Amino acid sequence: MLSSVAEEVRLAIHSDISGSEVLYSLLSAPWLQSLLKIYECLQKFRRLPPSPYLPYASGLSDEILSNIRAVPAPSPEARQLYSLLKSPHLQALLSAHDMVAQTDYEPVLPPLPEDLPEDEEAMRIVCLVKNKQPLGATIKRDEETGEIFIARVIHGGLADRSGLLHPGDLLVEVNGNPVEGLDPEQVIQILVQSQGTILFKVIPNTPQSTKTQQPLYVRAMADYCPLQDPAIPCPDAGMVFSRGDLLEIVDQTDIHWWQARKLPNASACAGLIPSTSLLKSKQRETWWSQPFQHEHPTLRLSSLLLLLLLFPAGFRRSFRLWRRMTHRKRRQSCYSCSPNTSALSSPYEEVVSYQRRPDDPHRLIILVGPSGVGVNELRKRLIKLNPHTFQGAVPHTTRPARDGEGTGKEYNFVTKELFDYMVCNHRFLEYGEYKGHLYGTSIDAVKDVIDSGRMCVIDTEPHSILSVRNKKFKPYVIFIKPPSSERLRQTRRDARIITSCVVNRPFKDVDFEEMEDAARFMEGKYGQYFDRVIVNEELQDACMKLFNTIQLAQEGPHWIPAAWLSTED
Ligand SMILES: Nc1ncnc2c1ncn2[C@@H]1O[C@H](COP(=O)(O)OP(=O)(O)OP(=O)(O)O)[C@@H](O)[C@H]1O
Repeated sequence: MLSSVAEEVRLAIHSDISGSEVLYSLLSAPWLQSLLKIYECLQKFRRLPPSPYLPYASGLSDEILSNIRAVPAPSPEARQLYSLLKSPHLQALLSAHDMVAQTDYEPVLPPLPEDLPEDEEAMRIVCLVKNKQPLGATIKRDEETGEIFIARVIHGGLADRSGLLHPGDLLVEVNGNPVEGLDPEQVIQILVQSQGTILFKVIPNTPQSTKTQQPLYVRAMADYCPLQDPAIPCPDAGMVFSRGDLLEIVDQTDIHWWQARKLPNASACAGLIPSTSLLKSKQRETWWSQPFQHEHPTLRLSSLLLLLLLFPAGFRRSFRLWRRMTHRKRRQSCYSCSPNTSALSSPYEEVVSYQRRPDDPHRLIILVGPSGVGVNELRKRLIKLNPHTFQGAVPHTTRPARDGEGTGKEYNFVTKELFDYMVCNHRFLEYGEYKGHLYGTSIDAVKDVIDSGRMCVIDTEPHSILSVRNKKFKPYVIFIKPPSSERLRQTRRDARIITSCVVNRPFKDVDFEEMEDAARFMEGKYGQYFDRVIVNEELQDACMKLFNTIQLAQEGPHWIPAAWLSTED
């Protein structure tokens, strides 16, 4: 049929007719219609492989034939059926059908000899075609017997897909080389050097009850690089991950080395990652042996101190009013009420998929980013775009109200005593002092906005995220990132920055450098909490991206910590 298509197209090319006519006649041709019908049937059977209705069709046919023979004067239909069923072609077809239905096509093996010794072990010969891909299995030596076993089979790898090698199988030969007495490294050498087909002789492990493990979904809260880990059993089988990556843990059989895949590419071959307890102990070792490096993989403590002390514009100056203070002064008076972020807390956080229902409260939207990157500008624009939907949390202050200001609008004006009381009762997300007055964003102010049915959009220092990272607020954190150095300088050519000394001056090179350093530091230290990163290059674009991201945060499915959906408090 396909050759006749080619023929028709060839004829059409040489004749003087328009392309649409050719296409029309081609599409309405009866043979094409039949071809499509066949295709659809095949597709249907691909989805639902047919199963035999009856495994003995020949027997049924014989029964019908003898019944018809027994009838003294059969009807014309019965006579026609008789001749159909009697035809050799149909009988051969029914017999073939029965053989397939009874799966009676395997060679019948002779029975095992009765005098087989009891300790005889079955040997399995496994042939794998390597094709430059890793084998997807690791081996280990039994220290007592010196025997070499398959230690683990990597999910989705070559050995796993073959279904022929299993953990615990005893290796006898590889490509005709007996492995008895060899070191695992020597066996690996044989495997590495073998290309194409590899022949294994193994004594299969006694089948154990294979309990299918439910996959566990986690967010990595730390970075891991197998090539820098001398303890990993097979560096090539290791999986590199960074804080914030979503992982599907598919195998936890080994207490030290788990198998995981990185989402969203869950069809890929799994890789080895350290278990929670192993990674924790690795972190503890690093913590003690390299005290100045644990905070951030690329920033040493000395450079971090430099960053904090020398770069006043590096961290957020929010809450907008006390941004004019020097950074050093602010650091003495700015407090976050977040729980302690221990670098040794769990390296994996279990997550579950969550889809907000229309009557659930909105998720809290948190914007973070280095000072001057445009967090406040974007937040203001967003609220202006739709003030009925988006709202900030009204801050508290001990400053007296000015003419025209009313409590609950620009600020919640409170006494120093009340402010201190709220501080003692951990009611603030963050707070600070500016020109002798205290300012703070309270957790209740955030809750008020959410309870009113609007979307609360706040900006904070990244360490404050932890104080609202709970099931009540289910925060969605957006990191506003500066673009490349070149684009940063181009886009901010006419922009003004507010510093401690000067209100509204043009950006300088040092402002950009501080912003970039602070952005790197924030991503390195808090990246695991960021749900989305938006690069603020063109303001209008960034604003639209922010708008769309927030819509998606409220409506789309997302991975959130499992604890946020648990019924326990
Ligand atoms: N994409 C952009 N292109 C040009 N100018 C921008 C862009 N984003 C922000 N700006 C300008 O940069 C300046 C600083 O922005 P903004 O006040 O929002 O910084 P911020 O991140 O809130 O920092 P801080 O907390 O220190 O105030 C503002 O004048 C703002 O209009």
